[in-house]
This record gives sequence, structure tokens and C-alpha cells, in this order.
Amino acid sequence: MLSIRHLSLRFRRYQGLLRQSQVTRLSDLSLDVAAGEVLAVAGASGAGKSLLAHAILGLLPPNAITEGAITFQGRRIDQGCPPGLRGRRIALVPQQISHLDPLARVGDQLTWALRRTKAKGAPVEILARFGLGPEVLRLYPRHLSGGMARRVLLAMVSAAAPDLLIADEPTAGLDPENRDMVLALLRGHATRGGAVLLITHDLAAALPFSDRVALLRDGELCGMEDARDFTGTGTGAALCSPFARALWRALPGNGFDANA
Ligand SMILES: Nc1ncnc2c1ncn2[C@@H]1O[C@H](COP(=O)(O)OP(=O)(O)OP(=O)(O)O)[C@@H](O)[C@H]1O
Ligand code: NI
Repeated sequence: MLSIRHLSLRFRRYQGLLRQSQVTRLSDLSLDVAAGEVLAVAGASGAGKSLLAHAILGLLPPNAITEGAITFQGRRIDQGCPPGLRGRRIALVPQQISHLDPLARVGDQLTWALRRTKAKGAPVEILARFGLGPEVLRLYPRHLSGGMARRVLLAMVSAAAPDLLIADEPTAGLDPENRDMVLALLRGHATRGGAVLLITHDLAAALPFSDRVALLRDGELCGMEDARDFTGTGTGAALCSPFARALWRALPGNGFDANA
């Protein structure tokens, strides 16, 4: 469904009036996301995960220079994501829940999201799918717990039934129960035939809900693994990349030893 080939991303930096330099944030990145699968993109803070999402959606600032190809359902989208695709066929669940309008009730925001994307369904049904009762329609974002706000965001974004859902740290700040609920909802999107790019720095939590894992470090793809290969408390011998093995051994419960 989504195919990225040799994607590089640099930012132009201006130093004074005449001097200009460039800083590379993504280098030569290639990956695919197929219909029906959850691809987790894991990496430390600053690895370039959000930039990858923004590159796919064409949301980079003007000083960004990209190279390479991004193809969605057979169409090149790296020269700008056509408006008909963004928000409808490809949707982003943003990293910040502050994307909810603080001055509008949940019900109104859902209605607007449905209208904007010409999606079908009633707000109350959509909320129910995310484990939220009808009373939530009348609430303002400040009345929502972190877990509820995440689910409302997810409900708004997935109301349009996009083919590709890009979720940027959708579980940040959630307790394990809410975290797993959000991850299961994303998994459900893939099981219904959609594709999910799940950006996370919590690999351990994402693994049970993911099919494959792309490991990003300093803007480089340094491992593409089958999620099932992260198993047991052993050495992670089934994993292909040394970085993945080191990461696996460093997870709590596996010995805490990233250097072994
Ligand atoms: N507009 C920009 N201009 C220059 N550098 C940027 C810009 N946006 C992001 N960066 C830098 O690019 C790097 C990657 O940023 P990105 O937001 O993709 O990280 P991330 O992997 O999503 O991290 P986190 O887990 O903290 O969200 C960071 O060092 C960041 O400071
Ligand atoms: Ni990020």
C-alpha cells in the first residue's frame, strides 16, 4: 500500500545572511507497509520517527529538502500529498492530544471530522467502537482523561476509514490498560484490511500488536524485523540485525544488558 524508496531528508539552515548549511535527518530509508499489517517504527527520541510521518503526509516545513520516492497505492506522493488523499485515504493520529480543539465539545468535533472527510456513521456509534459512551459527546477535551482523549483522537481520525493510519506515539502517557486498548484498536484497523504505521519508542508494548518492526536510529533504518522474532528471554538469535538483538537484550526482563 505504501512504499518508500531511498528517502533522505535534510534541513537547510541559515547562518547569517549568506552562509547556509544542511543537516541530514533521514538517510536512504526504504520500507513498505502492506494492507492488513501493523508496521511498528521504533527508535529513540530524535531518531526521525515523526519526520518520517510528516514526510509521508507532505507536512514538512519549507526548509526541508527530500530525495527518494514515496508511493501510495501506486501513486507518487513525494511531491506533495494530494488533498484528496490526506485525511481520507491516509490519516495521521498526531503525537500531541492538543490537536483536539479545547473550546469545542467532543460531539461537535466528531461531527466536523465526519463532514470534512465525507465519512459515514454517527458520532455515537464511532465513539462506541472505541469504548466510549454517549455521555462523552457532551464533554470538552479538558474533561477527558489522557486515555479517553487518545481514543477520541483515534475515533476522529479513523471515522474517515482511511486505508493507511499513521499513529505517532498514540500510547504516550497512557497506563497499560489504556495503552493496550489503543494498540488493539489500531490492530483492528489492520485486521479489517487497512494498514497501520505505528510510531513508538515503547517497543515492548507494541510488539504483541505488530507484524513487523522497523528500527530507526539517527535517521537511518538499522533493522527490519518480524515482530514474532522478539521472543523469549534469550539472545534474540532469530533477529536479523545486531541493533535489534542489542535492543532486545536491553529490554526489562531480558537482562538489561545492551552491550553484551
Ligand atoms: N523543522 C526542523 N528543522 C530542523 N530539525 C528538525 C526539524 N524538525 C525536527 N528536527 C530534528 O530532527 C530530529 C528528528 O526529529 P523527530 O521529531 O522526527 O524525532 P522523533 O524520532 O519523532 O522523536 P520523539 O520520540 O522525541 O518524538 C530531531 O533531532 C529534531 O530536532
Ligand atoms: Ni516524534
